[in-house]
Amino acid sequence: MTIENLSSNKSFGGWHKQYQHESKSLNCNMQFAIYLPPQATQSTPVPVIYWLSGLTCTDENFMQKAGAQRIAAELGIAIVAPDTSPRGDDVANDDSYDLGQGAGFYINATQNPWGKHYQMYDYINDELPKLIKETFPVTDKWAISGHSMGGHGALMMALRNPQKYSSVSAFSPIVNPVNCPWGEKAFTAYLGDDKADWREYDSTELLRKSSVEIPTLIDQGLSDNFLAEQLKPQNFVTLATDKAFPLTYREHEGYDHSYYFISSFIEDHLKFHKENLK
Ligand SMILES: N[C@@H](CCC(=O)N[C@@H](CS)C(=O)NCC(=O)O)C(=O)O
Repeated sequence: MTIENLSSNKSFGGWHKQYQHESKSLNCNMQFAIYLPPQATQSTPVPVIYWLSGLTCTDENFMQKAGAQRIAAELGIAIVAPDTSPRGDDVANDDSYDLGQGAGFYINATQNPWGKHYQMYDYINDELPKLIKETFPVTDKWAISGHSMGGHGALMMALRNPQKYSSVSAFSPIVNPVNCPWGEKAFTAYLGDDKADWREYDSTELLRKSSVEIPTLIDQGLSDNFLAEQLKPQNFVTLATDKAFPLTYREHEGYDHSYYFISSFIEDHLKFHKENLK
């Protein structure tokens, strides 16, 4: 598989790099970014955190706005930031910001016209980690984190694959997509009308029937415009409490949905993952 380096920037002694490659699962060219801390050499591979971004994002939002490089360099952790959907002129799209390109929801679409390219679950869970492992000095220890739609993606991926991820964290996640307008719109388009199919990608529903214990951290801003209608963290938190699931849930007065919030607490998330990646 060929991958092309698009940019390289030295940062805190390590490197931020962007790459383009041809994705088999998505049937198009994809771009991703990786931060390699200074500790990462062929003889000393480092653990890796996958970061899944939210609606409208590319690989760039997190790397440019979260301010994660300093602490990743200190902790010796690589961070991979994929794009949020397949891309390209021949890839199905929609005029709205919450469907189509920029809004892949990390699921495998079954419906036309989406199924041909929108296979983000396979891309994130399988194809991209294989490529990362073949190309960069990373270990088999993975954690996963994300924001909003990406928080949904991170929790859902970890609950479906507890053997792969040593920990999961999320900022302002959509915890129950089958019960909110963003999720209902995307899942109807990508998966069709059968709600049994939707539940396979819903973190709250997955937690309900799960007996796994995966260390989980969720941060939520209380001035987040999307909190009541779209995010509904209590649906997940109540269930986690009932099941004694290892969740730390924190609410933060005054913080909104933006990267100003994420950059305020990203250090805690990286340290939380570092502890569990040991
Ligand atoms: N564009 C939408 C919201 C989109 C949005 O807030 N996206 C979040 C993730 S859900 C984000 O990270 N945006 C990119 C950024 O802040 O850099 C709106 O105005 O209602």
